[in-house]
Parts: sequence; C-alpha cells; structure tokens
Amino acid sequence: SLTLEYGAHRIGKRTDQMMETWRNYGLGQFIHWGVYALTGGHWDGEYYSGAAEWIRSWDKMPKDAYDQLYKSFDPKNYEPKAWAKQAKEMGAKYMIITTKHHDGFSLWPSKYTDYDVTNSPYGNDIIGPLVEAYDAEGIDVYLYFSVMDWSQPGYRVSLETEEDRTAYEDFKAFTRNQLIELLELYPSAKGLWFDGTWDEAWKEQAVFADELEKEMRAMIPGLIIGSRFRPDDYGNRHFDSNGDLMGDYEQGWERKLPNTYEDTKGNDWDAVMTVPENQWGYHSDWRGHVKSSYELIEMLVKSVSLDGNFVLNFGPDGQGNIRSEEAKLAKEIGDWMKVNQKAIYSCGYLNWQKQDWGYYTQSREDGKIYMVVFNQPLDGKLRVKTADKVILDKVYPLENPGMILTPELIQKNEYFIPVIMDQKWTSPYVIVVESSSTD
Ligand SMILES: C[C@@H]1N[C@@H](C#Cc2ccccc2)[C@H](O)[C@@H]1O
Repeated sequence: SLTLEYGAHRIGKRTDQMMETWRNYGLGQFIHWGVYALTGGHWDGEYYSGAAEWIRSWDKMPKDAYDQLYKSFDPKNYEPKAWAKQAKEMGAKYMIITTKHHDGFSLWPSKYTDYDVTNSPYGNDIIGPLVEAYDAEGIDVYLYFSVMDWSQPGYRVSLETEEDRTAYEDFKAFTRNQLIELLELYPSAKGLWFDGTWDEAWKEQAVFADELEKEMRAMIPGLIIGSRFRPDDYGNRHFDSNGDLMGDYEQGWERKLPNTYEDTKGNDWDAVMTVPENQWGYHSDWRGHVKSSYELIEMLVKSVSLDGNFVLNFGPDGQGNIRSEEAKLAKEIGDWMKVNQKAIYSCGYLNWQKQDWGYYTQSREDGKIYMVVFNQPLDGKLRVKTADKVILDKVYPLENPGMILTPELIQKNEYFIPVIMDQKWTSPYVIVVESSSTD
C-alpha cells in the first residue's frame, strides 16, 4: 500500500459515544433552503429541468439577476419551531441544514461575506433559531456546507495560473473563516455535512483540508465529518488511495442506496434522498416520478438493514413554507414510525440470508430481530434462513406481542413463519424474532 500522510487517519469504525449515537439515528431530515427557493425552478416564465438549487448555472438564468435575488429574501412564513415539530412527528433523529449552498448565500450572519441573510430584507439569522428549535425537540443538528462557492472571487475549479493559486489562497482562508465562525456560533452542532468538494482545485488541498479538519475537531470534540471533505495526498476523496475510508462515515450515497452489505464495505454510511428524482431546493413544478411514503419507508428500512442512516430531503419554498407533498410524506412516515420505530432506532444489519418478503434489522441494544415485511407471500409463509446455531425462541407481531407465531421447520436453520392472514395488511408490518444461540 502507499504511504499516505493525508489519507484515512483511522481504520475501522469510530467507537466513541457520539458516533454510536449517529449510527443509531436511522432516520434523518435534510433541508435545502436558500435564495434559489425564490425561483421555484423557473425564470422569466421558463421551466428549469435541472435541480432547482442549481438554477444559477442554467444558461437561461442571468447571473446578475440571480445574484440580486437575496434582495427579495424575506420568508414571512418561516417557522423553525413548526419545522422541528414536524420533523419530530416524522421520527427524524437528526437534521442537516444547508448553511450555504453552492451559490454562496449564507443563511447565518457571516462576518466574511456581505452575501448573507443580514443583507436581505429578512435581516435575521436563519440558522440560529433553527438549531435552537431542533435542539429543543431533541433532534441533533448537522451543518451542510458547500466548499464550492460561486459568489467568491477567489473560488476556482482548477488552479492553472499563479493568479489562480494566489486567489485560491484567499478563498481557502475565507472557507476556513466561515467554518470556524459556524462552529463558534452553533457549538451544539454534532457534525458537518460537506458538499461541493469535487473541484480539481480543492482536490489539491490535502494539507489544508487535513489541518482544517483537525482544527474543527478540536473545537467540538466528537464532531462528525463524512468522507466527502478531505482529499488525500493524491486528491482522492471518500476512499483514500489505499481504499481506506476518509472521515467518519461514507457519504457517497446520494440519491441511491447500497444493494448488499458488501456494497457498504462494512462502513458507517448515510444515504441522502430527494422526493422527486432530482430536486433538493424548492421547485414549484415537480415532474416525473415523485416517491410515495411506501417507497421512502422501504428505503429507510433497507438503509437500516444495511447499517446505514436514511436522510429524507425537504425543500421549503421562498416564503418558508413546507410544501404540502412533503408535509403529507412526513405525516405518513411518522404514522408508520410511531408503530414500528423499534425496528429502526438503534438497529442495524443481521447476517441472515436476505429473503424476498423484505428486510431484517437487529437491535444493537437487546439483540431482538425484526422482520419488516413489504412483500407478503401469497401462501402466508415467510421463509427464514438463519445463520448457523440459531434457535428461534419466540416469534410475534410487533403490534401484537401476545400473538405467538409457531415457526414450521423446513430444514436445519430454515423455517416458515406463518403470517397473520386474517388481517388485510395495507402497510409494511414487523414480526419480532427473539432468538438464542446453541453455542
Ligand atoms: C446533496 C446534493 N449535492 C448537490 C449536488 C450535486 C451534483 C452536481 C453535479 C453532478 C452531480 C451532483 C445537490 O445540489 C445537493 O446539495
């Protein structure tokens, strides 16, 4: 393997309490909010088919017009406490807020740019009240920060000339200043979710990024930073040039999920997911497939079954409203979580053979096994093939612990669990398996 000075600084999972807490979240909420929400994915009557938060990059979007939008940012309906309550009802255990997206508009009062909320009609800090509201609901807050910043004169995609390099030094200092500022202003933040680190210019900054990461971790002990922030000695992010994970968890699952446990390489990971195919910021006209709560609950369960967290995105509109489609999903997911949360929180991967009826999760607290059924067999029999030396001691529906189910032995370590056929199941249900080992 290569000798790396700026590669992975740890092999294997973090085992401290803050990371244990992170690992056990199960469900998170992403919030993408900024001046792009004012456009709703349209400009001058034309529909933008890209991701709404990227509308500034659209050739039909005059850059100076976009850069004036902040002078109209005055979200009268912004209610951080209502947002936090809704997230609590949904069952989110953490929330990731865009403090600054690629356009550089800072949702907090930043000493280092005039392109921030204090210079908008709204005038006040957006981030602070949101952090307070989510902290009050017991939902941990993580700060999304885009290194790529189109508003900054020193920002560069690549460093071709001496002028580029000189300018980029200013940009690096600005980036560090804003990050230190965020951690000083919002010390209850549990971590940073970095984005916009794919530029060649940034990928040359292994030394700077490593020193900055160390400085931030020293400010907030236990701070959680994913694999998307640092480049290694050769510019590799996520996994260093030896294939070892950078940062505290894998951050590469954006709008996609791993399919097998092997895909996760045994790392901690989160999957961040949009409701439409690819809209993070507010788009008034969602086209194409919009995911149902059923689909999103399956993604959540699949994520937990593979030792990951599932983070569902919300994109409030320019007035600070949570759109009705997202409010409906939050309610539907929350209703399911209220009944089935034991199969999600503090649960993870179980090494039993995956079956077609759905997913296994296992509690990291008491070892209970949860069979989350999405595809009920027509004959009402759930095939279960356990790992070796496992005895099924007690099997029952999570919703009805008194209804003991008797497994039918098919062969060694393989059973049929009779499902409850006298009930028309309309949503995914959970069967609990209490087991022991013959060791
Ligand atoms: C979390 C998500 N990352 C951002 C992106 C992107 C992107 C940009 C170009 C090609 C592929 C992906 C999206 O704007 C959103 O913030």
